[in-house]
Amino acid sequence: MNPQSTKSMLRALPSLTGSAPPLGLTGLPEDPVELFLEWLAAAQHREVAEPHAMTLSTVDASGMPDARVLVLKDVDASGWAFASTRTSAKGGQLSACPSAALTFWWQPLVRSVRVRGAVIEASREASLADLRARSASAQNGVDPDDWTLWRVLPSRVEFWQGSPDRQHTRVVYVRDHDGWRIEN
Ligand SMILES: Cc1cc2nc3c(=O)[nH]c(=O)nc-3n(C[C@H](O)[C@H](O)[C@H](O)COP(=O)(O)O)c2cc1C
Repeated sequence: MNPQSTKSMLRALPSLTGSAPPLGLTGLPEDPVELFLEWLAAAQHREVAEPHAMTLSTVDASGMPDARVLVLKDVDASGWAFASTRTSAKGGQLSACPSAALTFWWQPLVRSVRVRGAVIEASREASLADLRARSASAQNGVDPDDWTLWRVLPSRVEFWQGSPDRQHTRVVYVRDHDGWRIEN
């Protein structure tokens, strides 16, 4: 395929073809965790495949970004949790620069969520509990001392819902000293 036909092919591909649920901008929850759980439930209800898959973006010590797909392990007041090995590339990047961004894309609902914040390592007990909860084959060959659960403590959470007329809706939660502030 020559570059021109690739460009034409890409331009002809439809985007934002899902069907967005109604989204009221009044009465939004004060806490983004609550809205995230509502959107996750809606994605499950619409049978989005693997709605807990997310892109984890990190930067290395020189500021070079990196990103990969992980599964979300938990979400609550203590943050968005994910797990991997400390000796992985992401583990090295998180130890050099303990901040990250998470991106979810739920195509059938035309919804995306972005989470940014500092990253903290969970307790050794919590990391081990996560490892033990994995299937036997997923535990196989993993050094328990290497397996690590991290949490993103969000400072900004963006909820984005696309619209065919390009009048997209964006709800942004920003954390300041008084708690969460919503920007539309
Ligand atoms: C759907 C999906 C889920 C994944 N979940 C995880 C996960 O929870 N933890 C993990 O370490 N890698 C997971 N991976 C593999 C990562 O994408 C990545 O290849 C691996 O962690 C190495 O990344 P790194 O070299 O940047 O550290 C998953 C991959 C896919 C496609």
